[in-house]
Amino acid sequence: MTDSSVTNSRFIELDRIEKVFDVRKKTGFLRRERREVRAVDSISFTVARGEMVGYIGPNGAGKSTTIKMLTGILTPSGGRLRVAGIDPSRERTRLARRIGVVFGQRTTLWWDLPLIDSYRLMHRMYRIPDARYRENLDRCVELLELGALLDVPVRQLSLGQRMRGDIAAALLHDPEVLYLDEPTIGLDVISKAKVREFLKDLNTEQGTTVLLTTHDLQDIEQLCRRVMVIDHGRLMYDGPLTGLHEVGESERTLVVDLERELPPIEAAPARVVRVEGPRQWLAFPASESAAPLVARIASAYPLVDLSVREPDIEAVIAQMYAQQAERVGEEMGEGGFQHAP
Ligand SMILES: Nc1ncnc2c1ncn2[C@@H]1O[C@H](COP(=O)(O)OP(=O)(O)OP(=O)(O)O)[C@@H](O)[C@H]1O
Repeated sequence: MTDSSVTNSRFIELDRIEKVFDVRKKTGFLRRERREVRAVDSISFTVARGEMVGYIGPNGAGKSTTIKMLTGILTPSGGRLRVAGIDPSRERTRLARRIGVVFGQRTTLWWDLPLIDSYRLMHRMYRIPDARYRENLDRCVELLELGALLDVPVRQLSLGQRMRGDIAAALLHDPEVLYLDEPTIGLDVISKAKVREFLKDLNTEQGTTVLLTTHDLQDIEQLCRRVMVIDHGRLMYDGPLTGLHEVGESERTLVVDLERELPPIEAAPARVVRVEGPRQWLAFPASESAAPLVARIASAYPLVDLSVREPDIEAVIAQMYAQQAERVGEEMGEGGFQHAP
Protein backbone atom coordinates (compact mmCIF):
# COMPACT_ATOMS: atom_id res chain seq x y z
CA MET A 1 0.00 0.00 0.00
CA THR A 2 1.19 3.51 -0.71
CA ASP A 3 1.43 6.15 2.02
CA SER A 4 -1.72 7.88 0.83
CA SER A 5 -3.78 4.68 0.69
CA VAL A 6 -2.68 3.90 4.25
CA THR A 7 -3.75 7.41 5.29
CA ASN A 8 -7.04 6.96 3.43
CA SER A 9 -7.91 3.69 5.12
CA ARG A 10 -6.83 5.05 8.51
CA PHE A 11 -7.84 8.64 8.02
CA ILE A 12 -8.67 8.88 11.70
CA GLU A 13 -6.56 6.59 13.86
CA LEU A 14 -6.67 6.09 17.62
CA ASP A 15 -4.35 3.59 19.24
CA ARG A 16 -5.01 2.94 22.94
CA ILE A 17 -5.96 6.56 23.55
CA GLU A 18 -6.47 7.64 27.15
CA LYS A 19 -7.57 10.82 28.84
CA VAL A 20 -7.36 11.14 32.59
CA PHE A 21 -8.56 14.32 34.30
CA ASP A 22 -7.22 15.35 37.67
CA VAL A 23 -10.14 16.56 39.71
CA ARG A 24 -9.66 18.35 43.05
CA LYS A 25 -12.60 18.43 45.37
CA LYS A 26 -12.84 20.58 48.50
CA THR A 27 -13.41 18.25 51.46
CA GLY A 28 -12.78 20.63 54.38
CA PHE A 29 -11.70 24.19 55.17
CA LEU A 30 -8.22 23.75 53.71
CA ARG A 31 -8.38 20.16 52.55
CA ARG A 32 -8.73 19.13 48.98
CA GLU A 33 -9.08 15.59 47.79
CA ARG A 34 -7.43 14.60 44.51
CA ARG A 35 -9.30 12.22 42.29
CA GLU A 36 -8.62 10.87 38.81
CA VAL A 37 -11.40 10.68 36.25
CA ARG A 38 -10.58 8.26 33.45
CA ALA A 39 -12.79 9.86 30.77
CA VAL A 40 -11.32 7.83 27.88
CA ASP A 41 -9.81 4.48 28.71
CA SER A 42 -7.61 2.87 26.06
CA ILE A 43 -9.78 3.37 22.99
CA SER A 44 -8.57 2.15 19.60
CA PHE A 45 -10.32 2.50 16.25
CA THR A 46 -9.74 3.66 12.71
CA VAL A 47 -12.07 5.51 10.37
CA ALA A 48 -11.47 5.42 6.61
CA ARG A 49 -11.64 8.55 4.47
CA GLY A 50 -15.24 9.12 3.37
CA GLU A 51 -16.84 7.03 6.13
CA MET A 52 -19.76 8.37 8.16
CA VAL A 53 -19.63 6.86 11.63
CA GLY A 54 -21.88 7.22 14.66
CA TYR A 55 -20.17 7.59 18.04
CA ILE A 56 -22.75 7.06 20.73
CA GLY A 57 -23.03 6.43 24.44
CA PRO A 58 -24.80 7.60 27.58
CA ASN A 59 -24.09 10.91 29.31
CA GLY A 60 -20.55 11.15 30.63
CA ALA A 61 -19.36 8.20 28.49
CA GLY A 62 -16.39 10.12 27.04
CA LYS A 63 -17.70 11.15 23.61
CA SER A 64 -16.98 14.89 23.84
CA THR A 65 -13.57 14.21 25.38
CA THR A 66 -12.72 11.99 22.39
CA ILE A 67 -13.83 14.68 19.94
CA LYS A 68 -11.87 17.34 21.81
CA MET A 69 -8.75 15.17 21.49
CA LEU A 70 -9.46 14.65 17.78
CA THR A 71 -9.56 18.42 17.26
CA GLY A 72 -6.44 19.05 19.35
CA ILE A 73 -8.31 21.01 22.07
CA LEU A 74 -7.28 18.34 24.60
CA THR A 75 -4.02 16.39 24.69
CA PRO A 76 -4.34 12.62 25.33
CA SER A 77 -2.80 11.30 28.55
CA GLY A 78 -1.62 8.23 26.65
CA GLY A 79 -1.76 6.42 23.32
CA ARG A 80 -1.29 7.54 19.73
CA LEU A 81 -3.67 9.69 17.71
CA ARG A 82 -3.59 10.80 14.07
CA VAL A 83 -6.09 12.66 11.89
CA ALA A 84 -5.12 12.86 8.21
CA GLY A 85 -1.60 11.92 9.32
CA ILE A 86 -1.46 14.87 11.74
CA ASP A 87 -1.01 14.70 15.52
CA PRO A 88 -3.89 17.00 16.58
CA SER A 89 -2.50 18.39 19.83
CA ARG A 90 0.92 19.13 18.30
CA GLU A 91 -0.29 20.71 15.09
CA ARG A 92 -3.67 22.07 15.99
CA THR A 93 -3.56 25.04 13.63
CA ARG A 94 -2.49 22.96 10.62
CA LEU A 95 -5.24 20.46 11.40
CA ALA A 96 -7.85 23.21 11.85
CA ARG A 97 -7.72 23.88 8.10
CA ARG A 98 -8.71 20.28 7.39
CA ILE A 99 -11.46 19.70 9.94
CA GLY A 100 -14.83 21.22 10.77
CA VAL A 101 -16.59 20.97 14.14
CA VAL A 102 -20.20 21.53 15.12
CA PHE A 103 -21.21 21.39 18.77
CA GLY A 104 -24.99 21.24 18.96
CA GLN A 105 -25.11 22.84 22.37
CA ARG A 106 -22.81 25.73 21.52
CA THR A 107 -22.44 28.04 18.56
CA THR A 108 -19.29 29.14 16.80
CA LEU A 109 -21.21 32.08 15.30
CA TRP A 110 -21.01 35.65 16.62
CA TRP A 111 -24.17 36.08 18.64
CA ASP A 112 -24.87 39.77 17.92
CA LEU A 113 -23.83 39.82 14.27
CA PRO A 114 -25.94 38.95 11.25
CA LEU A 115 -25.17 35.42 10.05
CA ILE A 116 -23.37 36.62 6.91
CA ASP A 117 -20.90 38.65 9.01
CA SER A 118 -19.80 35.51 10.86
CA TYR A 119 -19.15 33.88 7.49
CA ARG A 120 -17.16 36.91 6.30
CA LEU A 121 -15.04 36.73 9.43
CA MET A 122 -14.40 33.02 8.86
CA HIS A 123 -13.49 33.74 5.24
CA ARG A 124 -10.65 35.92 6.54
CA MET A 125 -9.70 33.81 9.56
CA TYR A 126 -9.23 30.66 7.49
CA ARG A 127 -7.85 32.63 4.52
CA ILE A 128 -10.27 30.83 2.22
CA PRO A 129 -9.65 31.74 -1.46
CA ASP A 130 -12.45 34.08 -2.63
CA ALA A 131 -13.83 31.82 -5.36
CA ARG A 132 -13.87 28.78 -3.06
CA TYR A 133 -15.57 30.76 -0.28
CA ARG A 134 -18.26 32.04 -2.65
CA GLU A 135 -18.87 28.58 -4.11
CA ASN A 136 -19.14 26.89 -0.68
CA LEU A 137 -21.29 29.67 0.74
CA ASP A 138 -23.68 29.53 -2.24
CA ARG A 139 -23.99 25.74 -1.95
CA CYS A 140 -24.66 25.84 1.81
CA VAL A 141 -27.11 28.74 1.49
CA GLU A 142 -29.05 26.85 -1.14
CA LEU A 143 -29.04 23.39 0.44
CA LEU A 144 -29.50 24.55 4.03
CA GLU A 145 -32.07 27.19 3.03
CA LEU A 146 -30.20 30.06 4.63
CA GLY A 147 -30.98 32.77 2.04
CA ALA A 148 -33.58 34.63 4.09
CA LEU A 149 -31.51 34.33 7.28
CA LEU A 150 -28.18 35.83 6.19
CA ASP A 151 -28.99 39.32 7.46
CA VAL A 152 -30.57 38.16 10.71
CA PRO A 153 -28.50 38.46 13.93
CA VAL A 154 -27.67 34.99 15.22
CA ARG A 155 -29.39 35.58 18.56
CA GLN A 156 -32.71 35.97 16.70
CA LEU A 157 -32.45 32.63 14.90
CA SER A 158 -34.45 29.60 16.03
CA LEU A 159 -32.46 26.59 17.23
CA GLY A 160 -32.95 24.77 13.91
CA GLN A 161 -31.94 27.83 11.87
CA ARG A 162 -28.88 28.39 14.06
CA MET A 163 -27.86 24.77 13.71
CA ARG A 164 -28.02 25.03 9.91
CA GLY A 165 -26.04 28.25 10.18
CA ASP A 166 -23.41 26.49 12.31
CA ILE A 167 -23.11 23.57 9.90
CA ALA A 168 -22.52 25.99 7.01
CA ALA A 169 -19.88 27.82 9.09
CA ALA A 170 -18.03 24.54 9.69
CA LEU A 171 -17.94 23.79 5.96
CA LEU A 172 -16.84 27.08 4.38
CA HIS A 173 -13.16 26.08 4.39
CA ASP A 174 -13.85 22.69 2.74
CA PRO A 175 -12.89 20.42 5.65
CA GLU A 176 -12.11 16.80 4.87
CA VAL A 177 -13.43 15.69 8.27
CA LEU A 178 -16.53 16.94 10.04
CA TYR A 179 -17.14 16.23 13.73
CA LEU A 180 -20.72 16.70 14.77
CA ASP A 181 -21.61 16.66 18.45
CA GLU A 182 -25.41 16.31 18.83
CA PRO A 183 -26.30 18.14 15.60
CA THR A 184 -30.05 17.47 15.89
CA ILE A 185 -30.51 18.03 19.63
CA GLY A 186 -33.66 20.03 20.37
CA LEU A 187 -34.67 20.33 16.71
CA ASP A 188 -38.21 19.76 15.44
CA VAL A 189 -38.94 16.92 13.04
CA ILE A 190 -38.66 19.06 9.89
CA SER A 191 -35.38 20.69 10.91
CA LYS A 192 -33.96 17.26 11.82
CA ALA A 193 -34.92 15.93 8.40
CA LYS A 194 -33.26 18.90 6.65
CA VAL A 195 -30.04 18.53 8.61
CA ARG A 196 -29.90 14.76 8.00
CA GLU A 197 -30.59 15.15 4.28
CA PHE A 198 -27.82 17.73 3.99
CA LEU A 199 -25.29 15.58 5.86
CA LYS A 200 -26.11 12.56 3.75
CA ASP A 201 -25.50 14.52 0.53
CA LEU A 202 -22.32 16.06 1.93
CA ASN A 203 -20.94 12.62 2.68
CA THR A 204 -21.90 10.99 -0.63
CA GLU A 205 -21.21 13.92 -2.96
CA GLN A 206 -18.20 15.61 -1.35
CA GLY A 207 -16.77 12.47 0.29
CA THR A 208 -16.45 14.28 3.63
CA THR A 209 -15.56 11.96 6.50
CA VAL A 210 -18.09 12.41 9.29
CA LEU A 211 -17.95 11.41 12.96
CA LEU A 212 -21.31 11.96 14.59
CA THR A 213 -22.25 11.83 18.25
CA THR A 214 -25.93 11.79 19.04
CA HIS A 215 -28.55 10.58 21.47
CA ASP A 216 -30.99 10.12 18.62
CA LEU A 217 -30.79 6.61 17.19
CA GLN A 218 -32.70 7.78 14.11
CA ASP A 219 -29.74 10.02 13.22
CA ILE A 220 -27.58 6.91 13.19
CA GLU A 221 -30.16 4.78 11.42
CA GLN A 222 -30.58 7.28 8.61
CA LEU A 223 -26.95 8.33 8.24
CA CYS A 224 -24.42 5.78 9.44
CA ARG A 225 -23.67 2.23 8.39
CA ARG A 226 -21.25 1.89 11.25
CA VAL A 227 -21.72 2.79 14.87
CA MET A 228 -19.36 2.76 17.83
CA VAL A 229 -20.70 2.60 21.36
CA ILE A 230 -18.65 4.01 24.20
CA ASP A 231 -19.43 3.72 27.88
CA HIS A 232 -17.29 4.62 30.91
CA GLY A 233 -14.56 5.63 28.47
CA ARG A 234 -14.34 2.20 26.84
CA LEU A 235 -15.36 1.05 23.39
CA MET A 236 -18.18 -1.44 23.89
CA TYR A 237 -19.24 -2.10 20.32
CA ASP A 238 -18.04 -1.32 16.80
CA GLY A 239 -20.20 -2.52 13.92
CA PRO A 240 -23.48 -1.98 12.07
CA LEU A 241 -26.51 -0.57 13.89
CA THR A 242 -28.50 -3.72 13.17
CA GLY A 243 -25.80 -5.75 14.92
CA LEU A 244 -26.08 -3.47 17.93
CA HIS A 245 -29.78 -4.21 18.18
CA GLU A 246 -29.02 -7.93 17.97
CA VAL A 247 -26.33 -7.73 20.65
CA GLY A 248 -28.61 -5.73 22.92
CA GLU A 249 -31.79 -7.50 21.81
CA SER A 250 -33.44 -4.12 22.01
CA GLU A 251 -37.00 -3.50 20.96
CA ARG A 252 -38.80 -0.89 18.94
CA THR A 253 -42.35 0.11 19.68
CA LEU A 254 -45.20 0.33 17.22
CA VAL A 255 -47.90 2.71 18.42
CA VAL A 256 -51.21 1.82 16.75
CA ASP A 257 -54.35 3.97 16.82
CA LEU A 258 -57.41 1.85 15.98
CA GLU A 259 -60.83 3.13 14.99
CA ARG A 260 -62.27 1.72 18.21
CA GLU A 261 -61.30 -0.24 21.31
CA LEU A 262 -60.42 -3.81 20.38
CA PRO A 263 -58.83 -6.83 22.07
CA PRO A 264 -55.00 -6.88 21.96
CA ILE A 265 -53.67 -7.07 18.41
CA GLU A 266 -52.17 -10.41 17.42
CA ALA A 267 -49.09 -9.94 15.26
CA ALA A 268 -46.20 -12.14 16.42
CA PRO A 269 -43.28 -11.55 16.95
CA ALA A 270 -44.72 -8.22 18.10
CA ARG A 271 -46.58 -8.30 21.40
CA VAL A 272 -48.93 -5.81 22.95
CA VAL A 273 -47.31 -4.17 25.98
CA ARG A 274 -49.88 -1.48 26.72
CA VAL A 275 -53.47 -0.62 25.81
CA GLU A 276 -55.23 2.71 26.37
CA GLY A 277 -58.66 2.90 24.75
CA PRO A 278 -58.23 2.53 20.97
CA ARG A 279 -54.42 3.01 21.24
CA GLN A 280 -52.14 -0.02 21.56
CA TRP A 281 -48.36 -0.25 22.00
CA LEU A 282 -46.61 -3.27 20.46
CA ALA A 283 -42.98 -4.15 21.16
CA PHE A 284 -40.98 -5.95 18.47
CA PRO A 285 -37.27 -6.80 18.00
CA ALA A 286 -35.40 -3.71 16.75
CA SER A 287 -33.41 -5.89 14.35
CA GLU A 288 -36.61 -6.70 12.39
CA SER A 289 -38.02 -4.48 9.66
CA ALA A 290 -41.25 -2.71 10.65
CA ALA A 291 -42.70 -2.78 7.12
CA PRO A 292 -44.14 -6.36 6.99
CA LEU A 293 -45.52 -5.96 10.50
CA VAL A 294 -47.22 -2.68 9.60
CA ALA A 295 -48.65 -4.26 6.43
CA ARG A 296 -50.07 -7.23 8.36
CA ILE A 297 -51.69 -5.05 11.01
CA ALA A 298 -53.05 -2.64 8.38
CA SER A 299 -54.73 -5.47 6.46
CA ALA A 300 -56.31 -7.10 9.54
CA TYR A 301 -57.33 -4.14 11.75
CA PRO A 302 -59.21 -0.84 11.24
CA LEU A 303 -56.35 1.65 11.53
CA VAL A 304 -56.46 5.39 12.05
CA ASP A 305 -52.76 6.03 12.50
CA LEU A 306 -49.48 4.39 13.51
CA SER A 307 -45.92 5.34 14.29
CA VAL A 308 -42.67 3.54 15.13
CA ARG A 309 -40.62 4.56 18.16
CA GLU A 310 -36.93 3.76 18.35
CA PRO A 311 -35.40 2.51 21.60
CA ASP A 312 -33.22 5.18 23.19
CA ILE A 313 -29.50 4.67 23.46
CA GLU A 314 -29.60 4.25 27.22
CA ALA A 315 -32.11 1.41 26.79
CA VAL A 316 -29.96 -0.32 24.17
CA ILE A 317 -26.88 -0.07 26.38
CA ALA A 318 -28.81 -1.25 29.46
CA GLN A 319 -29.85 -4.28 27.39
CA MET A 320 -26.22 -4.88 26.42
CA TYR A 321 -25.23 -4.93 30.09
CA ALA A 322 -28.07 -7.25 30.98
CA GLN A 323 -27.02 -9.61 28.20
CA GLN A 324 -23.40 -9.41 29.27
CA ALA A 325 -24.30 -10.28 32.85
CA GLU A 326 -26.24 -13.31 31.64
CA ARG A 327 -23.44 -14.53 29.46
CA VAL A 328 -20.50 -13.94 31.79
CA GLY A 329 -18.00 -16.67 31.27
CA GLU A 330 -19.69 -17.83 28.07
CA GLU A 331 -19.02 -16.33 24.67
CA MET A 332 -18.27 -12.81 25.96
CA GLY A 333 -14.74 -12.24 27.15
CA GLU A 334 -13.40 -9.27 29.06
CA GLY A 335 -13.12 -7.15 25.93
CA GLY A 336 -16.87 -6.68 25.62
CA PHE A 337 -18.76 -6.60 22.36
CA GLN A 338 -16.29 -5.39 19.77
CA HIS A 339 -17.31 -6.46 16.29
CA ALA A 340 -15.10 -5.97 13.31
CA PRO A 341 -16.56 -3.05 11.30
N1 LIG B 1 -12.42 19.14 31.97
C1 LIG B 1 -12.80 18.12 32.71
N2 LIG B 1 -12.36 17.96 33.97
C2 LIG B 1 -12.73 16.91 34.74
N3 LIG B 1 -13.56 15.93 34.32
C3 LIG B 1 -14.04 16.02 33.07
C4 LIG B 1 -13.70 17.11 32.20
N4 LIG B 1 -14.34 16.92 31.00
C5 LIG B 1 -15.03 15.79 31.13
N5 LIG B 1 -14.86 15.24 32.34
C6 LIG B 1 -15.45 13.98 32.84
O1 LIG B 1 -15.10 12.97 31.91
C7 LIG B 1 -16.17 12.06 31.72
C8 LIG B 1 -16.56 12.02 30.23
O2 LIG B 1 -17.13 13.28 29.85
P1 LIG B 1 -17.58 13.63 28.37
O3 LIG B 1 -18.03 15.06 28.37
O4 LIG B 1 -16.50 13.26 27.42
O5 LIG B 1 -18.83 12.67 28.18
P2 LIG B 1 -19.90 12.63 27.00
O6 LIG B 1 -19.98 11.21 26.57
O7 LIG B 1 -19.57 13.65 25.97
O8 LIG B 1 -21.23 13.04 27.78
P3 LIG B 1 -22.50 13.91 27.30
O9 LIG B 1 -23.30 13.04 26.40
O10 LIG B 1 -23.18 14.19 28.62
O11 LIG B 1 -21.95 15.14 26.64
C9 LIG B 1 -17.28 12.54 32.63
O12 LIG B 1 -17.18 11.83 33.84
C10 LIG B 1 -16.96 14.00 32.85
O13 LIG B 1 -17.45 14.44 34.10
